[in-house]
Amino acid sequence: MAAASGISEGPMTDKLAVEDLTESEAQAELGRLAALLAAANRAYHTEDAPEITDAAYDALKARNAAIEARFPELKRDDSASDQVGAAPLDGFAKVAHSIRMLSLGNAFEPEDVAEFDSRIRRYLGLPDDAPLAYTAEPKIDGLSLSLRYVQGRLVQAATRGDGEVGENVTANARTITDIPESLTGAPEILEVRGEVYMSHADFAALNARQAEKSDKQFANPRNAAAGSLRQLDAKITAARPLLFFAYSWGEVSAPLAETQMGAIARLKALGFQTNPLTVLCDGVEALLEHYARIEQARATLGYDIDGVVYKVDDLGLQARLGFRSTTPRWAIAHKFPAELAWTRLEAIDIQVGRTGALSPVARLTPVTVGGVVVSNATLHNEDYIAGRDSKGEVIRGGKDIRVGDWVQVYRAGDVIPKVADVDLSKRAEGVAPYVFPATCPECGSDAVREEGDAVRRCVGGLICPAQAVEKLKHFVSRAAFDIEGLGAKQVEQFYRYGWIKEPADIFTLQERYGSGLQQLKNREGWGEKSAKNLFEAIEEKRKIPFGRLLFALGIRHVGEQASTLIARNYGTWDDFIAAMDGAKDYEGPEWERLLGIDGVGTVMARALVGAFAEPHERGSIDRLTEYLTVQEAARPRTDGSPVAGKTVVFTGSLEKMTRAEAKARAEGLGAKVAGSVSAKTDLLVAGPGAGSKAKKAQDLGIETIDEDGWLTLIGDA
Ligand SMILES: NC(=O)c1ccc[n+]([C@@H]2O[C@H](COP(=O)([O-])OP(=O)(O)OC[C@H]3O[C@@H](n4cnc5c(N)ncnc54)[C@H](O)[C@@H]3O)[C@@H](O)[C@H]2O)c1
Ligand SMILES: [Zn+2]
Repeated sequence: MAAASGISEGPMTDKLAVEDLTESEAQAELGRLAALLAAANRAYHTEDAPEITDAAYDALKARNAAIEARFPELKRDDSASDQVGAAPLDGFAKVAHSIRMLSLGNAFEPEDVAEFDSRIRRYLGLPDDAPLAYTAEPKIDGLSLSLRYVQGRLVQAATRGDGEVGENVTANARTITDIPESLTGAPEILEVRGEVYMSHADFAALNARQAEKSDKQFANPRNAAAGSLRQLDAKITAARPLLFFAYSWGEVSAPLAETQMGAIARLKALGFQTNPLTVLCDGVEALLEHYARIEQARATLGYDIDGVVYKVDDLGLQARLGFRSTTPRWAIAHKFPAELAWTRLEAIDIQVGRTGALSPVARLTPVTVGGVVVSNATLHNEDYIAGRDSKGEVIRGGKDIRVGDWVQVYRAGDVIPKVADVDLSKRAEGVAPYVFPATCPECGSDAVREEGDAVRRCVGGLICPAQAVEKLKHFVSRAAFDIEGLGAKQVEQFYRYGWIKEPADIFTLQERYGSGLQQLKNREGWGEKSAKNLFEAIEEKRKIPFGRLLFALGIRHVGEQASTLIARNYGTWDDFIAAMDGAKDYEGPEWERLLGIDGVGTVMARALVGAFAEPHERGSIDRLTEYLTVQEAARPRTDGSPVAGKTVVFTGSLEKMTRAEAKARAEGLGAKVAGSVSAKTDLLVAGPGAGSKAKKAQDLGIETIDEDGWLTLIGDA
């Protein structure tokens, strides 16, 4: 439910613990990490279109650093540990920074902040009780920019680039209203540094405009800001609402002040925007307090921040502390946890699924969590909203969730964002508890909860438009009928017109509306050509494999894999239908046969038999199959197969086949293919790069062979 972003969780690998790596493994992995990090840096800094999440990137970088720490002699010359950003984009003139633009060290836990303070004291030889002041301010999530003023006039603006050389974006910077063209009372030479960023509201409006033009969408405000500033045509930048906060400086011909606070005040007096949440703190405890305050305020700021930056206030001490290869010693970024953020719950919507389940969805004030803008999150079910889990146990200390509450959103990896917590101290007075609907919001039928079921379901069945549409969408989905030109959007459209009410209607669409191609032509988005293509694509799918058809029916609990298994077991559709009829009383030999299929449990079997026994559902299925030629499923060739009934795991990279091919072939031979090694595994097929799975198989004494060994075994060599 996260906004479409196309950002993945990054490369998944079998990961050996760093301490288990041999030297040659470490060297190979450093090479692999260098390539991955370089690609991620290019995508993120140069293209402004990250391909992996920040958390995935940080994990790769941390692993790289950990391996380097264990094998310092293996550290590469091009190590990401020594790099800032990425080289400037060709097309921009290059600007060499007179003073390098750096990155910041990171802190995640309070202990890291305490350690930062002690490190500085040790370096300066300051006792623990000597006063040492720091500034604390939000870490703006945008991109840094260096503005060079000579005699009070803006002469050059440059991005950070790789820290040494940036891109000349002067014309673009001049279009930003927060950036003054001229300054009065400034030193002869002054380089002001700060962050270009975009507000949430402007970001949403920009993406909406981009969508209207079918143009590229930005994953988050940071990417939008970077992509907007780094335009070869400054007119485009001018049309993008960018903002700027000043927080630092480069070359100056005369000192701005004696302290960080003083320098920021000076920049403000010169006409720059500085962040109002910048404060002076007398120690670690005060820093952490301000961190908590900023974290609370985060969702109300209207722009993205990803942490709080702490800096030694005394500029004399800053100068003594100096820099490491890519970061100053006198500053650190205390990052917010990448998976969590607080925001407001604006409304609770109820969605009705294919099986009638009523799912509550949280509509949120948009907030960026781990680089992805989240405006919807799941609330699971009514118990979850009330503060209980599926077993009736109290969760969140029993706190219920109400519309208008401040809630914490959790998003990690590919999981659907969820509302994890609620802040009762911010609940407005007199807000009533949320009442979960007892009727279906789509069709008005009763929504009932069966004993032991956490989910409330609409009993409307096919008269419920939501269920009918969801069923149709499932029917045409990729793993089901996959009809080109007939996706979720078109199905909704046709359902609205009343042209398609159930799957069978798809196959009479041409008959009913074919001569009236015109009818389609006049409808939004349809022309004669696209209608013709659609009818051809439908025609193609009249022949359908048994397994796909079964999956497409969208029977509860019957997924893709189970459908394939069942199809293989019965072979032909007619035999299967006869078997379903034979099992309709949930007893007898056909019922036993169904339950005997490995991978089919009682719950699934009941749902399956029940669907074919229910007159409406069965009518709809029979009407559909009249138009189809159902292809027989290949029964597994288990006679004489050396792997029939065996559980096989594939790991590492395969060279002669894809994972999917390997799996299909193994299953065709009657093997069961599992994703992880366990005591039940009979055979591990390990290609190069096999990691923990190979180790585990060895520990468990499981037979392990390589790809060639596998091909020989099954007679494909
Ligand atoms: N997803 C990816 O593929 C990918 C790739 C590369 C980097 N990244 C992400 O980028 C970040 C690393 O980039 P980085 O080197 O720019 O470090 P950084 O963003 O963690 O910190 C340094 C930057 O913070 C900025 N900043 C904002 N407010 C500031 C303030 N008040 N004072 C001082 N500086 C302030 C400055 O621009 C500075 O350059 C990480 O979060 C990483 O996850 C992601
Ligand atoms: Zn309904």
